[in-house]
Amino acid sequence: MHMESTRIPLERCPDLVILTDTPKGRGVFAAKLIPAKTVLDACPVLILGIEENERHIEHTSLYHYTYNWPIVNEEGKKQKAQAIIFGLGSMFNHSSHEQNVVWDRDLLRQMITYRALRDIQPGEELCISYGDHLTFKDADAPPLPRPEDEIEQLNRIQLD
Ligand SMILES: C[S@@+](CC[C@H](N)C(=O)[O-])C[C@H]1O[C@@H](n2cnc3c(N)ncnc32)[C@H](O)[C@@H]1O
Repeated sequence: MHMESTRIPLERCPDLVILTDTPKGRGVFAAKLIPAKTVLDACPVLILGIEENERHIEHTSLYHYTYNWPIVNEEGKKQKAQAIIFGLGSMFNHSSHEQNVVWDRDLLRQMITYRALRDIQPGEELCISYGDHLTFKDADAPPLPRPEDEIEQLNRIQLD
């Protein structure tokens, strides 16, 4: 029997570079102005087995490149698996405040497409949000106040 294959169009913005020595390791940066809504990359995905992930991948550096991926198991129960993203999706760093990239999962075709959330200026880093539970120290986080500054601030509070 002949199975009809699905054709998945690919698209990558050519105006991107990787910089290798940023405070976040390697990162993706704009080489030119990238207008809002530009498709940055369309990436195929490899969904990992839940047990495969727990027994193996979670104990490797590859785990820090995985995304959550919702699946429905053989009993019809919804579960959270992990997926490896092939392409630039694995290279976008996290920013809490300067997120300028959004992504859409295509669960059926096992793809993720990344788009510019707004105009991105030349030289700007392209960042997604990893959510609230980071497994590393956020290089974008504002520095903690020095203890002497905290005391100075407390001294200035007026209690009426
Ligand atoms: C998906 S990788 C991104 C690419 C990575 N920078 C590299 O050089 O291969 C995720 C890793 O990048 C680093 N990273 C991403 N966002 C960061 C941030 N805001 N601050 C510090 N490190 C970050 C962390 O080491 C994290 O585990």
